[in-house]
Amino acid sequence: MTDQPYTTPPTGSWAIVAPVKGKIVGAIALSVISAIAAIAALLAIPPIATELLSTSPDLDQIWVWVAMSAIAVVISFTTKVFAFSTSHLAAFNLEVILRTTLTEHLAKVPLGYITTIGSGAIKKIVQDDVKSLHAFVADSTPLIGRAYTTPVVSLIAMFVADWRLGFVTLAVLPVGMIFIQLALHDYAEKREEYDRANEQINQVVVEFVQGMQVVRTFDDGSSSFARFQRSLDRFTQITREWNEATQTSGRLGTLLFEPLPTLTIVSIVGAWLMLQGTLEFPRLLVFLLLSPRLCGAFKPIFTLSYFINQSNAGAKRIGVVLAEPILPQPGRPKYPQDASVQIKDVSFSYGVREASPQESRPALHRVSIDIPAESVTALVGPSGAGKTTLARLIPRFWDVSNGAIEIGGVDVRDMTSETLMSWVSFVFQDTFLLYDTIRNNIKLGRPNATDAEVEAAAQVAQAHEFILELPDGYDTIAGERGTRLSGGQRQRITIARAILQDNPIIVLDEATAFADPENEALIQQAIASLTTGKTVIVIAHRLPTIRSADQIVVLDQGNVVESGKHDELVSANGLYANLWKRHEEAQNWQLRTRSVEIRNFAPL
Ligand SMILES: Nc1ncnc2c1ncn2[C@@H]1O[C@H](COP(=O)(O)OP(=O)(O)OP(=O)(O)O)[C@@H](O)[C@H]1O
Repeated sequence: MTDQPYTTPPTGSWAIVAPVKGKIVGAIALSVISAIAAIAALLAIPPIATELLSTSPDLDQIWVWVAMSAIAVVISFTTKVFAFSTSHLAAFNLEVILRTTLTEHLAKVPLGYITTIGSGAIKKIVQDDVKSLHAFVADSTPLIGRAYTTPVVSLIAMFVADWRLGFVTLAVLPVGMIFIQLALHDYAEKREEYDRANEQINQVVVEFVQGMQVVRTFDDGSSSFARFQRSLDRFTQITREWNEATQTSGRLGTLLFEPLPTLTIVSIVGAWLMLQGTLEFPRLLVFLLLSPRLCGAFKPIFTLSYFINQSNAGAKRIGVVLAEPILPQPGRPKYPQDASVQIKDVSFSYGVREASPQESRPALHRVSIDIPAESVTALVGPSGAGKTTLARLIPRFWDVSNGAIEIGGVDVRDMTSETLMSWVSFVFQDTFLLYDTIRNNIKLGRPNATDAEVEAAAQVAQAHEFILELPDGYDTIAGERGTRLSGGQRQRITIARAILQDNPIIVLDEATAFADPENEALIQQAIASLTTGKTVIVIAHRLPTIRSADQIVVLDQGNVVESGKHDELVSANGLYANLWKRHEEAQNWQLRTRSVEIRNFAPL
């Protein structure tokens, strides 16, 4: 019963649980044995009654039946315990296999895919959906064995004992079934509506909490609270309507699956047959003992359908992630000759999946840029021009749809990820810190760096001083739940990380906004140190910082519309000149309102 990893991306609950199918089959088989043994234990009672009611009871025979019943009880109990322990073991193993497969797969898919679906969705899949499959395997598989075996074996025993009473027993259950079907007839749609309403509440709550800062600056929070209240009302209404529509038939159905109605009818008809002299008491006893079991056996089937629905939805989402193609790795990896970057006739479209009508045009169209080693290239252009997309194609967040990106004459697709990552460093706006010490966060850039090297990098990144002021210095825990660091401080830590990495090419997404002038000055100094002597590709949001860039590439709607140096572009009177004019107007306005001028700290 060793577990097998997936050979192809799984779809559906059964395919996803396939790695532990040996254990699942084992658990089902054990629970089938347990159900049969439980019925066998009860079936030993009527012969005992026969002996006891006879004129000369055979005590030895009675003890044989008692012993057989006791053995059956022990077998039933033991196999039930083993069925559950096997299914729980399968569930734990599956959880480990799924989490490992998912994280290994996520490490190989294009980074762009991860950023597109978002960390919240990934967390839900890796945590909640895997957990729902755990519950399915741990609790449902033993149920499956029992739920289907008990009715079948009980009915066989009943029909063998007396076929007339067998039909009487069966008469009640179909009526109950009809009521249950009535209650469940639009279960799928209702459930979907219910889930949607529930999801909406979650969304609004997350939005309410995450956007609290923004929301509260516009009003006292009442408008988003009203949105929360509205989704809550909708959820309550859906639940109430669903409940009202199904409660009568649902309750009647469940009532008929209670042992009492069947037991009453079986007793009345059985007593009548006995009075007619066509039924002996021990045979009636078979029905009195087994019919409650038969009724009880149907309830797990309904619980089962809930588990199956729940795990199917999770399995589907896990299957979609596992089916995402991985980033192809080169058969014969190559190594770049120098730190130049060539963007050759590159076109790129985001997949159909993410495309909305407005996004169906290519994000980049036949873009060619030659970036010599140790030069500074700035990408500018209006919002949505394709600057971030282009910068992210260099580390293969996605692969180009057409054309090629080369580093030192080698296509990035012909390099291993390790080579690529040892040539290019990225400093993005959305700085990410692990829940770990500041030291280890910086060390991510070069795991084998010494403490002295980490501190030297932090010093160059203008981060050393504030780190020393933290409660545990370099050993202070950073990250979401760790010490609160300002945006500027977090950014300087990621710059220290890149400085430690010391890669020859730096792709930099310049911050759009700074918290305060002091932080801004420190970050600019840190960036200046990071970029000295490197090939720099900067996504520029503020034009003064790139005035002295070796080349400025102006993008608009995915096309290169202009390129050159600042002065050339200003005199060309095109889009850049326009952007510059607008910047100067804003700058004049700023000069009247701010005492510190950004230009003083321009690093490039
Ligand atoms: N993950 C994504 N999925 C689908 N479309 C995307 C995705 N990211 C960006 N786009 C689209 O690609 C185009 C280029 O976007 P991109 O973010 O590269 O522009 P940008 O110039 O960096 O803009 P900004 O200055 O606002 O950051 C836009 O139309 C955008 O809507």
